[in-house]
Amino acid sequence: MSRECEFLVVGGGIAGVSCVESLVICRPNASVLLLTESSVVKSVTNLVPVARYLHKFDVREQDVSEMGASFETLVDQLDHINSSEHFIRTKAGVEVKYRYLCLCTGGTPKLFSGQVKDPLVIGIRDTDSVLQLQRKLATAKDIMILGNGGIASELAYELKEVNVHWVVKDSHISATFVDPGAAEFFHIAMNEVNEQDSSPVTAIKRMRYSEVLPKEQTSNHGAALGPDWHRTFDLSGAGERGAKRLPKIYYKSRVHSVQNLADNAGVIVNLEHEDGSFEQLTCDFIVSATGVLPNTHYTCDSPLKYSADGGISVDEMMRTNLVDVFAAGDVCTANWPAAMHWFQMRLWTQARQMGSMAGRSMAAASEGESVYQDFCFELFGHVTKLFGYPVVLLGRFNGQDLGRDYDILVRCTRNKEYIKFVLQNNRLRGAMLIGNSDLAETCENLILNGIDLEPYGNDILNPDIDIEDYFD
Ligand SMILES: Cc1cc2nc3c(=O)[nH]c(=O)nc-3n(C[C@H](O)[C@H](O)[C@H](O)COP(=O)(O)OP(=O)(O)OC[C@H]3O[C@@H](n4cnc5c(N)ncnc54)[C@H](O)[C@@H]3O)c2cc1C
Ligand SMILES: NC(=O)C1=CN([C@@H]2O[C@H](COP(=O)(O)OP(=O)(O)OC[C@H]3O[C@@H](n4cnc5c(N)ncnc54)[C@H](OP(=O)(O)O)[C@@H]3O)[C@@H](O)[C@H]2O)C=CC1
Repeated sequence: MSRECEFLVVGGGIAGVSCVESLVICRPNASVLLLTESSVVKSVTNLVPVARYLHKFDVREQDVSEMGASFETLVDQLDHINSSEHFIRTKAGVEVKYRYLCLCTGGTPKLFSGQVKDPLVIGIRDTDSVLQLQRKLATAKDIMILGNGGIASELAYELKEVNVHWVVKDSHISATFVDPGAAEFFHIAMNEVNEQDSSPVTAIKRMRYSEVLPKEQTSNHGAALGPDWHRTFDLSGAGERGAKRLPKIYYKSRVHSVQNLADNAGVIVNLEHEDGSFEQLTCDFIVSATGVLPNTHYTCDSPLKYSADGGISVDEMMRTNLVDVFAAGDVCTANWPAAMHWFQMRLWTQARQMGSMAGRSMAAASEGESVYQDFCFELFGHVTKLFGYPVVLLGRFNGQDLGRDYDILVRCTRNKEYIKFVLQNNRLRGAMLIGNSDLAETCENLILNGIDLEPYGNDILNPDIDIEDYFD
C-alpha cells in the first residue's frame, strides 16, 4: 500500500501537532499527513499569557480521529526513511511519498540500569507508564526515586501513603530547575506546609556567584504527559492512610549496586555517599527519573547527524543535515548559535515553539520563500509548578553559561515567595520567580532591553517599591 502527501509529520506529541497546525495555516491547500504510532495525540489548549512572550497552557489529549478535516492522519510507526527518494516506510509496510518530512518522535525515559529486573525499575513518560506506577504503588510501602529533575520533584511532592526515598547526586533538590536557595525554600515549605505564619519576614540579599555555590553537606543524605498529570491519577501507596510523610532525601548519593529480592518482592539498594560511606535501603521498586533520550528508533538511507546528547541536530530553521528533512521537539538538539538569553531544555513550551517553527519553515521552503527565526528563541521562558508553587524561569535563571562573573539578588519570604535576579554588569540576565509571577513581564523587558540597573541598587527587589511602575 502507498500514500502520497506534500508534508509528512511524524509524531503526535506537542511538537508534531504544533507543526501540523502551523502547516495548515501557512499552506491551507497543501496535503498534510500526520503519522503517529499512538491514536491519542496531544495539542496545546487554553493558552494564557503570563507575560508578553511567556504563556502557560494546558495539554489536551485527543483521539486522532477527532482532529478535524484539515489534514490526514495515519496511525502506524515510522520504520525507515529514504531521504534521497523522498519516501518513508512504516512498520505495517505502508510507503508514504513526501516532499517535506518533519520528525517529531519525542523522547523515551533514560533509565538507570543497574542489573535490576525490568519491572522493578520504571520510568514515567506516558499514560501507560503512570498506570504501571499506579499498579505498583497499590502494594508498595517503600519506593526509591532516583534523579533530581522535573519528574523526581513532582513525584516527591505528590506521592502519598508511601515512604519515598529520594536519591539525588547534588547537594540540593530539584537541581535541574532551581538553585540551593530556592531548594531550601521548597524544603522549608514542604515541612511547614500546614503551619500558619502570620508575619512572614522578607529578606533581600545580594551575593557574588561564589557565595551561592552549594555548601558542603555535613551529613549524608537524587507522547509525554501533560501539566498536572499527577492530579488525574491516584498516586497512593499501601502505607498507613492519611499519614503525612515527607520524602527522605539522600543528598550527594549514587546507586552503587542493586540486588533483587526473591519473587520480584523488591530490591536492596546499596547507596554510596560522597564521603565514601555506604548505606543500604530496601524498597518495593525504583522510579528512574533520570532524564530523556531522543527517540530515533528508525533507519535511514543516509546517516542523520546527531548531537552529543543523542538528539537529531537541527539548524535555526529546524532543518536536519538531510535535504527536505526537518525535526522538532524532544527528538532534536538545537545546533544553531544560541541567542544571548536562550538555551534548549526539553520542555513542552519548546516542543510547541520548535514544532511551529518547523511548520513555518517547511511551508516557506515549499514556496521558495525564506522566513526569520521566531522571536521566542530570543528568550528562554518556562512556566511551571513545583512543590505547589507557581514558578517562572526566564533567561539564564541559574547563571547558565555566565561563568562566575555575575551577581545574584534574592528576595525571599518564607513559605510565600522566592524571587531571584541574576545580574551581569548590572544588567538583568535571568530571573527565577517562585510564588509570585507578577514581575514576569517587567523581567522580560529588563532582560531583552538590557537596561542598566545600577542606579536602582538593591531597591530593584524592594517589596515596598513597585518596580513595574519604575520601568513602564
Ligand atoms: C511526566 C512528565 C511531566 C512533564 N512535565 C512537564 C512540565 O510540567 N512542563 C514542561 O514544559 N514539560 C514537561 N514535560 C516534558 C514535555 O512533556 C516534553 O518536553 C514534550 O511533551 C515533548 O513533546 P514532543 O512532541 O517533542 O514529544 P512526545 O510528547 O514524546 O511525542 C512524540 C510522539 O511521537 C510518537 N512516535 C515516536 N516514535 C514514533 C515512530 N517511530 N512513528 C510514529 N510515531 C512515533 C510518540 O508516540 C509520540 O506521540 C514532562 C514530561 C514528562 C514525561
Ligand atoms: N515541571 C516541569 O517543567 C517538568 C518537566 N519535565 C521534563 O520532562 C523530562 C523528563 O524529566 P526527568 O526524567 O525528571 O528529567 P530531567 O532532565 O529533568 O532530570 C534528570 C535528573 O536525573 C539526574 N540523573 C541523570 N542520570 C542519573 C543517574 N544515572 N543517577 C542519578 N541521577 C541521574 C540528572 O542529573 P544531571 O542533570 O546532573 O545529569 C537530573 O537531575 C525533562 O525534559 C524535564 O524537563 C518533567 C516533569 C516536570
